[in-house]
Amino acid sequence: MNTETPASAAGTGTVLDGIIAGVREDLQARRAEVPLAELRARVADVPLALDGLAALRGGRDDAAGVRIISEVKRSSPSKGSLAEIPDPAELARAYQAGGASAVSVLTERRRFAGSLADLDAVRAAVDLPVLRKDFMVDEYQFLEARAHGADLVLLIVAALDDTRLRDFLALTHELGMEALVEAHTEEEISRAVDVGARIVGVNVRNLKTLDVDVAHYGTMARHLPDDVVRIAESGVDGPDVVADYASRGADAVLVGEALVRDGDPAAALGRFRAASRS
Ligand SMILES: O=P(O)(O)OC[C@@H](O)[C@@H](O)c1c[nH]c2ccccc12
Repeated sequence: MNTETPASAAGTGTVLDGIIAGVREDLQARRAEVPLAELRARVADVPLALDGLAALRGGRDDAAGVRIISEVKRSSPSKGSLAEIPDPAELARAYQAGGASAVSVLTERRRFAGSLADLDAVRAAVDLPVLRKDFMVDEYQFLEARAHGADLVLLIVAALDDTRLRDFLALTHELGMEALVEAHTEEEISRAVDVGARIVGVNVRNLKTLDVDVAHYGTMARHLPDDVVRIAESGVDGPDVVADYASRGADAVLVGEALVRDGDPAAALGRFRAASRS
């Protein structure tokens, strides 16, 4: 059964809008199962979030090499199926062994084959900060993230107006979490900074068209203020791209496909960080 909501159904035709339409449908189903009040009660019983900001800050000046956020991602709109990942906990442990500074977990179902069960498995497996990677468009999803032990969440500037961006950033902090605020353009970087983002990511993949250009990080890096933690996202196919991002001032690099497809992700991580050492 094709469970995907065609982008055209969202009315504006971009890939991002199509994904968000599906996210909203799936969210309503989960909300019927676990009402917001129950989720709030669960949040009260979860250990406090780990400090994701501290884990990612400083990579640009660290002789030990740039930080790596290692991602658990089975599939993507641009590439389809990437890896089965039957045991996300085992993959997360390999990431930790390889020196990852944080683990990102896709929880979006239709295009990334992710789930909250993946988040639970990774949370139980590592004592690193864990990022819930999803299309966060409703308060309920932030409570879900915390209730399932996430320390960080993703905020996609292109998916949110300034009011919601500001409100969701405040909610993230109220819950004790930190946000990776993701931009693609200079204008989106400016919006992220204006709402007070402490961690700003530049995704070299345009989520509206799926085009990927690793040179895009270098083009955008000069627009990143010195006092934010800078993340380069996507497009890593080997150590050279990690080294390039690091040379352009990234504190951390977010890597998915190259790691989930590698038979020895811990060793791959070791090569990535070695390549970035100043
Ligand atoms: O698989 P890659 O090219 O290494 O990319 C990882 C990560 O940057 C990418 O999965 C990502 C970045 N921002 C997102 C937002 C939604 C979904 C996915 C993403």
